[in-house]
Amino acid sequence: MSNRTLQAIKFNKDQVSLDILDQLLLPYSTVYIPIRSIEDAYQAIKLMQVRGAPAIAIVGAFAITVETFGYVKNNINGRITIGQLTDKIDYLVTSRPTAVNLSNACDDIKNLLVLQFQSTDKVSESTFKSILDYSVKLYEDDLSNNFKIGENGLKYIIETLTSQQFKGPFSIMTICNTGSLATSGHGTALGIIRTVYQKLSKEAAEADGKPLDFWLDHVYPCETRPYNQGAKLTTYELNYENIPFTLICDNMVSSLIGSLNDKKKAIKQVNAPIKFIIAGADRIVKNGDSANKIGTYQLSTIANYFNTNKLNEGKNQIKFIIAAPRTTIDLKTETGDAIVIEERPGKELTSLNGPVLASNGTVGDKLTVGIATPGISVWNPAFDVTPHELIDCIVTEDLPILKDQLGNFNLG
Ligand SMILES: CSC[C@@H](O)[C@@H](O)C(=O)COP(=O)(O)O
Repeated sequence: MSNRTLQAIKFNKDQVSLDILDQLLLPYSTVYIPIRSIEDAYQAIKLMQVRGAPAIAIVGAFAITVETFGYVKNNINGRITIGQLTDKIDYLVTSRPTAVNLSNACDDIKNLLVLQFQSTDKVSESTFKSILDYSVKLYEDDLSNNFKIGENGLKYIIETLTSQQFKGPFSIMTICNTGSLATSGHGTALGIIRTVYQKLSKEAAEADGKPLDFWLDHVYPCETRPYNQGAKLTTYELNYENIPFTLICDNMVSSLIGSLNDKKKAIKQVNAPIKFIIAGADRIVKNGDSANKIGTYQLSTIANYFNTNKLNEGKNQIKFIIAAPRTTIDLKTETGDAIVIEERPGKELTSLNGPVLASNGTVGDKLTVGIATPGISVWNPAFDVTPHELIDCIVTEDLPILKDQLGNFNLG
């Protein structure tokens, strides 16, 4: 595996060029593909060569920048109207409907176009410059906000474990991929895991020379069927960062939590109970209901079941955390019922895609393998909505947000 990298998006400001890491080929091959237009971005987002709510918004914004630059460079800007560019932006938003980040970014850019429209109805060089500045800021803000999310998540975890008087090693479970590959870098849910591991692990304690009351021992990424972002991308990131982890299938969650809670049944000689399940979000609406990768709702119900059920005997409470930047918050939508859930082609469920792997580790041609009866009925929603009642904390760049005494999140 050569040229390993966690940089999903490469934007060259001087040349105004955009390349994205083709995430369909990870973790086996590291290949960047150029995005030269809004149409290229539409296709790459729809095919999921780039995915993750913040990353698709950033790629969308940079693609609009690149396309507008093309008009200026080829001297056709004066012939392209603001209305034509707006139509292309509206088309881009339809590539994937659930994540609000892309439509938020496109709305912001359209607002810049409305301002331009007051002086001319044609795309101008200053149109390009204002879109460029916006997109670069979107990227840079996302990166710095991810680090703040990491710190805020760490704070919440320390406060929670301290108030529970918890001692010893603990584990965190996560789903999908919410790391550097899904963002401008560091990540949201996986960003918290990174920050926690950097500051609250045995290794960190040894480097610091200070003993810890509790420490992150292990991470359990769920495979995340049907697209396997957990198996392919999150393991790639955890491996890259040397964070100890064990991959599990989505249907092993309850069994794993139960086994780790039962001190007699250590998993691989480690007995570090799951204390936190941390997921990202594609859209968090006003009441806190959160859309995220299909399977997230299931994790939240399992966490809550273990918390309220005798199985846990009141010990090892599992907090369910949603981590996301404020660009993922949609205050215009009141409840999760109104969130449009993208449905993906059934073939993503009925077949597996990947390269042929030789026993010596050589990566061969891509292959599609059928794993279901041909021609059957398939339901393949890409996301589900976790009701706010099942979420303990929403970690943003501003604060870890907790529910008030009435059980409501105040996200405004
Ligand atoms: C920081 S990424 C947050 C979410 O976008 C992530 O959890 C997720 O659900 C991604 O889904 P995907 O279908 O891979 O785009």
